[in-house]
Amino acid sequence: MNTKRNNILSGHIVKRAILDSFIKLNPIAMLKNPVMFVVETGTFVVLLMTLFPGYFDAEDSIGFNLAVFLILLFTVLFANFAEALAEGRGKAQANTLKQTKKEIMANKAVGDKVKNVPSTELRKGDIVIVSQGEMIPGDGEVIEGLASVDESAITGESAPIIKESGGDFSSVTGGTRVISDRIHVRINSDPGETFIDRMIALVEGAKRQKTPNEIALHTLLISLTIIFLIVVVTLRPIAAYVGIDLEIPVLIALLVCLIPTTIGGLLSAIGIAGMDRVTQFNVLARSGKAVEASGDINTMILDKTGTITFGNRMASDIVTVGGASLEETAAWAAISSVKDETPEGRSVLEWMKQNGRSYDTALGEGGSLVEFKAETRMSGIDLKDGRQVRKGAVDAIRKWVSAQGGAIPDDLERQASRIAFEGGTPLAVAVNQQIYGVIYLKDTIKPGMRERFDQLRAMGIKTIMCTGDNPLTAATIAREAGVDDFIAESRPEDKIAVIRREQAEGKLVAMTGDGTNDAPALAQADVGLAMNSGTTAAKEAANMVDLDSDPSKIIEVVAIGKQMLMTRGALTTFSIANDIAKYFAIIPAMFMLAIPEMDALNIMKLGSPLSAVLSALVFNAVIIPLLIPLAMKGVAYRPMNASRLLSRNLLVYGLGGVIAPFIGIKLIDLLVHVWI
Ligand SMILES: Nc1ncnc2c1ncn2[C@@H]1O[C@H](COP(=O)(O)OP(=O)(O)OP(=O)(O)O)[C@@H](O)[C@H]1O
Ligand SMILES: [K+]
Ligand SMILES: [Mg+2]
Repeated sequence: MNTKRNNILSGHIVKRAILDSFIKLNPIAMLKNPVMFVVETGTFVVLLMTLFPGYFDAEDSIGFNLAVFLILLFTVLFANFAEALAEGRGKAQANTLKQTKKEIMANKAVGDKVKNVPSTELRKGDIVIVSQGEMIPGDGEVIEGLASVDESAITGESAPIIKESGGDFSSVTGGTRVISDRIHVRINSDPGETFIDRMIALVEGAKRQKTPNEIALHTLLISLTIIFLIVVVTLRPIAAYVGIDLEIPVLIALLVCLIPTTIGGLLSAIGIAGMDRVTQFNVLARSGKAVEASGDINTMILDKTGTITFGNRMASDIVTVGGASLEETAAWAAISSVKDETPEGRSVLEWMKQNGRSYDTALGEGGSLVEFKAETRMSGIDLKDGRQVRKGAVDAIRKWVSAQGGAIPDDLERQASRIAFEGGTPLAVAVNQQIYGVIYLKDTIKPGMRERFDQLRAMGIKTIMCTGDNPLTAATIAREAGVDDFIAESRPEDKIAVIRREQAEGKLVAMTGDGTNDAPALAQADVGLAMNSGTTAAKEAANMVDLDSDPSKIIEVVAIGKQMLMTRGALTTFSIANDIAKYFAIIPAMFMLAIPEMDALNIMKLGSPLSAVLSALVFNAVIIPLLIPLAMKGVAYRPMNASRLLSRNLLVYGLGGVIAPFIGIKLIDLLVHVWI
């Protein structure tokens, strides 16, 4: 999806939203927004009274009733417009996506032949062959080969990405293009269930479900509406009892002013815009619930390599231990890496080249690879002659060597600690029972990490770095980056344990990951952000996917979630405060209409009772479109703790909400009073 979507409020979207505002008047659709449904019902009643005044004994007030009808109609239209506008961007985006979904011809492998079939005929499990220049016909996993793929159609990022079989970079997305080489892909989604399909459904908001917080707020709004409905309905007989005749349109105006129309009109726009803001960050959220949960996060689990650091850990030095020669130590380091395809492994060979060192390549090539695993924290090669060559985390190698009865060189600890103290990762190199030396892997902390963690702390979020690395390295990086806590030598299952522990304390937990072994933890976390470059398993388990595959983006996602919750809170406060203030305009006016002597109640010194009612109603209507930009953009967000935030918001939006109507209604009254 193209990130360049700044033409948000293009004329086209606005036009479409205006049209939709009328379509949304359909009362059945309106039922999902009870506050506005009440307003619409009132509008209809006043319309009847305007059209058939004789029937209602309302000939004298046709003009006034017509004005009330129009203002009420606009109140509903404005609310519809807010929602339609928020939906508009998603719809426009969905159209663009649909265009990328053109039918593609696929080379399907059938036995040892290749058949040309349209992509719509592909099913889960089919194997397709995609060559240079061709589009990948469906979502799947590379099972053979390596290719660079242009994913700009979905990520907006033009730099090609290497996709290869096995490991964490094997998943491909339909609609992206192979720009070099050739891959075999096993399709893993049926038509209509692809990534692009899901993305379209998502941005269209077709399946938008109310989030838990939204539901709670809805209940509150409905309760307030019912209470005010009862108040207003009982007001008439009570007034009649003391001889005051309250007009129905005035009572409807009162009701509409009292019920929370501002937030009722903007609520769904806030939710949609929040989702949209996440999408603009190139993050796909499975549901609004996920976005909202990210706003309530208390704990964030981050891994070190690739999230806090750049993750391109490079061999920068090799030191010897136990009196081994540098010659042989470097050679064994290289041999252990000949078949290790991880960046760490490749960097060892690169170091050899740059330092002009050679080793017995054939010896390594002849052996069989012992792949790096997060569980063993080692990698290496089993040579044909039976010797086992390993490199890996120092404690893992130490255990491995001890288990074979080997001795641990005295200077191993010192060398490893020195590297770890500097924030580097020491990898010990061993052959059978002998440890030869240590590889110094250097990694750099991403710039600005400390500021980000400071912000998170200010938001009241605890950060825990979980790393497979040793405690010393972990401590150094944790200190330099400014995370609150760290867990070293953690295996994948340890991450789940940390998440469960936090959740047991009633906390909401976020985490990022990309590997298949991250999948369980991603599923366990309340907010799991998977990298688009990651494995299918990780993406399926997570409730968000980052198209740019930037693990540190979880920080932004949480900020967006917080902003969405705050916007909703702020506008609710504003709306309710507002309604209270309207009391002072409309109640005195209502009684003054019946008993002119009650002029003393007119504390706002409004022109006339009728103009007071209309002014309050106009204010009530126009505040909705005036607040649309705020609802869509979100309130200005500064990280601070929850209670300070609450008091600040109460001050700004609560007090602001009380004062605004006094000024607004007074100004409108000055204008309206010219006519009546
Ligand atoms: N290619 C490799 N060969 C041998 N050992 C490795 C290799 N890559 C990493 N290690 C060792 O295994 C440990 C665990 O690696 P892993 O990638 O699981 O975690 P990590 O990258 O250190 O931490 P994080 O969880 O923050 O990504 C590393 O700290 C390192 O000591
Ligand atoms: K209102
Ligand atoms: Mg790692």
